[in-house]
Amino acid sequence: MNDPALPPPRFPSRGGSGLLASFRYAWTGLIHTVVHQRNMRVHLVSAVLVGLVGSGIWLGLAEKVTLIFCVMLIFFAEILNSALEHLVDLAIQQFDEKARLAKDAAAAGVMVLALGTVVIFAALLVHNWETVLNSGPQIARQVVLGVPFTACITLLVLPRARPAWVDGLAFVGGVVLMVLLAMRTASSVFTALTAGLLVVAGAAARERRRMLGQKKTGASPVSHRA
Ligand SMILES: Nc1ncnc2c1ncn2[C@@H]1O[C@H](COP(=O)(O)OP(=O)(O)OP(=O)(O)O)[C@@H](O)[C@H]1O
Repeated sequence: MNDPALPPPRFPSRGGSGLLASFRYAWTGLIHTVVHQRNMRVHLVSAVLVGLVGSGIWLGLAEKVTLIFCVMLIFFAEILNSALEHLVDLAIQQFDEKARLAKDAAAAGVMVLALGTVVIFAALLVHNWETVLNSGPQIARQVVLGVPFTACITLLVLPRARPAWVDGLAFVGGVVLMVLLAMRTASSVFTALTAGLLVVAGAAARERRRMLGQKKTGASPVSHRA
């Protein structure tokens, strides 16, 4: 929301400036990053796997908070990395050593976080190994339902042209598997995380189709959003 004491922005937003509009812009930014950044798609599928483990094994509150915080931090870093890449590309279109350093540093930030999360995740599993060994049936259930669920999410975010019904089928399949997973979850927070990721993947598939449709008709993306 703009401060009324300040002069109006030079480029007033075309989609409104209220709180709802702010959420819509943030959502658009998130989906844009998933559609255009390969690493973001890798993080999303990895987060689904973390969600499936977290909703299959009983973990303590501190462990749950740590894992969810790590996942969110990686998303945050990747989104900022993407923003920085756009800023650098806006500032300079040719090869520049400083542009390279800026982009490499931002990418390094994401890499450090991702490596740290893998270490924390492994340490949590080792620390809870007794629980893991005693959760055989629950783990088997997570694998049986979780593998096709992850396949649905991967298909939705895959940057390949495909008929709309394939996306529709993947999304509906994901919802059905999600409901089955939620019926016997060890953590409603991880289940909510996984469900949220399905919604993001579905929205990314929809946005990709919209973009491809625009490319075919030659329409400008700005005019569509206005
Ligand atoms: N203008 C530039 N000048 C010099 N090097 C650049 C420039 N743009 C990109 N690079 C180099 O190419 C790499 C990839 O940059 P690019 O903009 O393609 O990001 P990306 O492939 O989306 O990266 P990421 O994998 O971090 O998302 C950068 O990390 C940097 O080393």
